[in-house]
Amino acid sequence: LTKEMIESGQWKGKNFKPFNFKSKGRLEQRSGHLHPLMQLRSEFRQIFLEMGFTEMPTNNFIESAFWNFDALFQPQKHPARDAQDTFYVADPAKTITVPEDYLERVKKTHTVGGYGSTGYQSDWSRDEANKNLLRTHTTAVSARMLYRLAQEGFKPVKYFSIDRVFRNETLDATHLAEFHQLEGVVADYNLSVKNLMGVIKAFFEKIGITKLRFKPAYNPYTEPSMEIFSFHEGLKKWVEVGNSGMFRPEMLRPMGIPENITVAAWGLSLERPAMIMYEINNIRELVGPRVKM
Ligand SMILES: COC[C@@H]1[C@H](c2ccc(C#Cc3ccccc3)cc2)[C@@H]2CN(C(=O)Nc3ccc(OC4CC4)cc3)C[C@@H](O)[C@@H](O)CN12
Repeated sequence: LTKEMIESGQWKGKNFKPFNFKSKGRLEQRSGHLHPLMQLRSEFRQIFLEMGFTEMPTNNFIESAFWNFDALFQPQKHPARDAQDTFYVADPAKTITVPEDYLERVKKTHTVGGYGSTGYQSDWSRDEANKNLLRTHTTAVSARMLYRLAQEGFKPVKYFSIDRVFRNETLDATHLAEFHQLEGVVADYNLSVKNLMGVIKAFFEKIGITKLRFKPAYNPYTEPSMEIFSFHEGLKKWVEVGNSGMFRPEMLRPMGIPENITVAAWGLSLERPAMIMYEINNIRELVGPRVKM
């Protein structure tokens, strides 16, 4: 049966067999599917939601050095702030607005300290804090959210973020210049390290990781800080599965977070677990122009 037969009326003299509505289409209908990383991201998002965490708004890849570093009490001379570790943005180069009174408290905490801290006893430059960059961690978003929480009237919260972060690192088989960071933040009255370890244990249990060990570590914005390790039965070795700590008073107090409030936080990536779960050795198999499906 053709268009011409229908238009000319020739179809009238022909015999047609009944249309078989049950016949399969000619081509196997391949349905779409999520990229493995996006699949894992939604699984982790579900875990955080089940644990009562609220997702933070991470829809700003470009961040101010103020929120990415200074608000976190990360010193202006810290190597992580150098251009070989951080992507600075040329245009727009400068942050437009930061709450002036808060900026002054941050400047004071960096220079002479306060809240029991001696600070860094070094100069602090507003120009340095006003630089725009590609965020190096979603902890910058945690800082924004904790500041807003303090300003709007503190109440206990559980926040999480899962999104892209950017580091000007040397590329190799397991490192690209960007990765996805997951971060969990719990702010409540008098939380301690035991609560931090407990929530981390509960989180990792949901992805089948049970044997955890915590190793003292250092982050400029948390004290104490701990690296998190788990014994991987498949790989028969201890694998670092994340980092964690209690946000320092030098970060929280200038925001206006009350004295008796402490904030526990931890972070991990999406790519590392994805590579282990999908047994991928080169990260380019996971992301990049030729993704094997
Ligand atoms: C530049 O690299 C940073 C990234 C990334 C990372 C590290 C730290 C944080 C953080 C944090 C933090 C600390 C304190 C307060 C707030 C946030 C976030 C991501 C992973 C963190 N890591 C990491 O994801 N490892 C990991 C996680 C899960 C996992 O699942 C199992 C198989 C099923 C396996 C491995 C640890 C290492 O891979 C590390 O070498 C690489 N890290």
